[in-house]
Formats: sequence, structure tokens, C-alpha cells
Amino acid sequence: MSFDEHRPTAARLTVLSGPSGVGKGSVKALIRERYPWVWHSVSATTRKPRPGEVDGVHYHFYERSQFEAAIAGGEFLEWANYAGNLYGTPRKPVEHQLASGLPVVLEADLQGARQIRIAMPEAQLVFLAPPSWEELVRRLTGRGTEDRETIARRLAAAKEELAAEAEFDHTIVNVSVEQATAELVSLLGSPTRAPVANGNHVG
Ligand SMILES: Nc1nc2c(ncn2[C@@H]2O[C@H](COP(=O)(O)OP(=O)(O)O)[C@@H](O)[C@H]2O)c(=O)[nH]1
Ligand SMILES: Nc1ncnc2c1ncn2[C@@H]1O[C@H](COP(=O)(O)OP(=O)(O)O)[C@@H](O)[C@H]1O
Repeated sequence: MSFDEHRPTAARLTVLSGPSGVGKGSVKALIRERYPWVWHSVSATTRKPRPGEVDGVHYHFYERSQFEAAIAGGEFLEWANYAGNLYGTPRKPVEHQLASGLPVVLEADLQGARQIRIAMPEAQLVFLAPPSWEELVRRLTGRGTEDRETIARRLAAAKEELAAEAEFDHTIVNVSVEQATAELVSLLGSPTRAPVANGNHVG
């Protein structure tokens, strides 16, 4: 038998990346609603909450000093400075969930995805791509959560992210949230124990 035949059909740890405004949050929200057995890491950030974002659900919103203390304490699996704010994945909950056998999804920007690739080579990296550049600009602008300067910084980062798509194991084009979600779920590993409602189920 070849090595490939022994490989699991899907990785248990999935990193979801993609430019600002592509639809990562929308896809994660639909997964939470439809597939409660999928566990999402809740990142920490120094960015201010958007209307409707709930501390502990969408992000852990940290003061900068708190975030820096967490870096110093080795609390993050990875962290990065994205467009002037810090973002990081708390290490302990991810390790705990992986040990418990449920598929884990964590979101990270390109820098974070690269760090995970090195720290956890068994992880699969998934890139969520827009149908076109124009549509990405439309989505990011249409969301109405950032001012013009912030949008410009995010679009500059998006150019770099789109150029790095080949570093990822899979690309999903987010034409519709339903289709992109179904494609992402098909890449996640099956739970190795009975599914239970998870702690970050919303709604
Ligand atoms: N490295 C890293 N990046 C993250 C993490 N959580 C979110 N991000 C990324 O930070 C960037 C900005 O996120 P956010 O401010 O929520 O904006 P959005 O992508 O437009 O919704 C995006 O590329 C996210 O994927 C994390 O834990 N680590
Ligand atoms: N497939 C899609 N078609 C049309 N609009 C979308 C789609 N996916 C997301 N959107 C919209 O685009 C905007 C950005 O989506 P969001 O999930 O916040 O992106 P991200 O988390 O990647 O920044 C939101 O207004 C969202 O409703």
C-alpha cells in the first residue's frame, strides 16, 4: 500500500485565510449555525469591536498591553500585526480541542497561516478567494464597517494575500456563502467522537 492510502482523507486542523471582506466571517457564521460539531478558535485582537460583534464569540477584544503580556507569556500559537492591529490564536483551547477529536477551524491572515504551516505542518491551509477584485472591493466597502483609510490599508494587504494563494493547500472561491461553506465543510475532518454542541455555538 502506498503512503497516500494511509493518509486521513481530511486534516483535523484547518486554517482559514483570505482578504478582508472576502466573506470569512459569513462562512464561519453559517458553519456555526449548520454544523455545531465544528469548533472555531476565537482569536484575540486589539481591534475595536464592530457593531454586533460579541466579546468571546467573534473575538476576545484585548487592550494592547494585555495582548503584549499574552505574547510574552507564550499564550499564542501564532500572532501577527495586521493593518496596525494585533491578532493572535490562543494556544490552549486549540490544543485541547485537537486532543478531543473534533475538527478545528482557525482564522489567520497570511503571516499567521505561514506560522501555523511551520508550527503544525499537519494543518491544511484554505484560502477563501473573491470571484473578482471588483467584487472584493464591493463587499469590503459595502460592509460599511471601516473608514476609507482603513479600507485602503486592507486592500493593499489583499493584493499581497491574493499573490500568495499558491502557498495554500486549497482555494475556495466565495461565489455564494452556501456554496463556499459546503466546500469548506467537505474539507474538514469528521469528528472522531460523537458530535456535541460546542461552546461557541451562536444563535
Ligand atoms: N494572524 C492572525 N490573523 C487573524 C486572526 N484572527 C483574524 N485574523 C486576520 O486578521 C485580519 C483582519 O481581521 P478583521 O479585523 O476581523 O477583518 P475582516 O477580515 O475584514 O473581517 C484578517 O486577515 C483575519 O483573517 C488570528 O488569530 N491570527
Ligand atoms: N458570497 C457572497 N456574496 C455576496 N456578498 C457576500 C458574500 N460573502 C460575504 N458577503 C458580504 O461581504 C461583506 C464582507 O463579508 P465578511 O464575512 O464580513 O468578510 P470577512 O470576514 O472575510 O472580512 C459582508 O457585507 C457580507 O455580507
